[in-house]
Amino acid sequence: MLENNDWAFEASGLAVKKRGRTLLSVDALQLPARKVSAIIGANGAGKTTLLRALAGFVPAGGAVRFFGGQPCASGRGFAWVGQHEGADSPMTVHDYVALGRRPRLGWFGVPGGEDRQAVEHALLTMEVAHLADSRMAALSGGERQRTAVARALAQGTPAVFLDEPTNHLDLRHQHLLMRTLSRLAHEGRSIVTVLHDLALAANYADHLVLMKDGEVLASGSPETVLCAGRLLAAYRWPIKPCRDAEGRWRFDAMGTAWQHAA
Ligand SMILES: Nc1ncnc2c1ncn2[C@@H]1O[C@H](COP(=O)(O)OP(=O)(O)OP(=O)(O)O)[C@@H](O)[C@H]1O
Repeated sequence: MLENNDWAFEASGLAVKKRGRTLLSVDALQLPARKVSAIIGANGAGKTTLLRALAGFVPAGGAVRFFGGQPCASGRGFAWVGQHEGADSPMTVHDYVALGRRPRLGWFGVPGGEDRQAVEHALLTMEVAHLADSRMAALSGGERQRTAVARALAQGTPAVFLDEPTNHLDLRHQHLLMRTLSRLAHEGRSIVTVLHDLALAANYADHLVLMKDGEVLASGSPETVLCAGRLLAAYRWPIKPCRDAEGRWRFDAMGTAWQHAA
């Protein structure tokens, strides 16, 4: 069992309502520190709403404790990678990633050697260093997505939130990103990411949160969360989870599709 101070986020009575409709209702949720947590579930299940509520980006009832205290709204406590980041930015890739250092420097601070090193390291890690002088608007979707993650890496915060970060990424970059997130967790960062790909979530995340209709259907290790019954309830589609000889998770969702096609 984890000790209390090993929770990065502890939410209680978390509720988000819009125009009388409840979008999120979470009695209690704990996400481990220094681990990768993945929020999974069907379209409209409330994954992004949960992520935004944890980060304090939407008005929500209830409370969220960040390492036992309050979430740090200044941007120094966590980095955020949303969907479609930087699409309208006139900046170059380098300057966009360097923006990640601003919360540490303040508006009038001058970047030092450590800041330049953090930016270079983030550009190399996300394989966008060769694009450093390109304009954000001129990048492909995947390149822009990797640059947005690089900015979050440069921030060097204790926690990182990511909303569907593997969108637009080819297979190689999906796996490179997930390996980077695992490494960050080993180095002491707490990662919370929304993911659609069950295999990426199950094989790389330490903790899963399965959402359905704005509620948490299950939360815990992949072994405790992933079973055919719960996946059927969450996705309204038969999905068979299994482990291969190396212990890797695989998901078979083709059974019914083939029957329909026949
Ligand atoms: N600003 C808003 N006003 C009203 N309803 C909203 C708003 N934002 C989200 N919703 C609704 O809340 C529900 C949950 O949305 P959310 O974006 O959290 O789902 P999701 O699980 O991230 O979905 P997806 O996988 O499609 O990205 C959806 O039914 C959505 O239509």
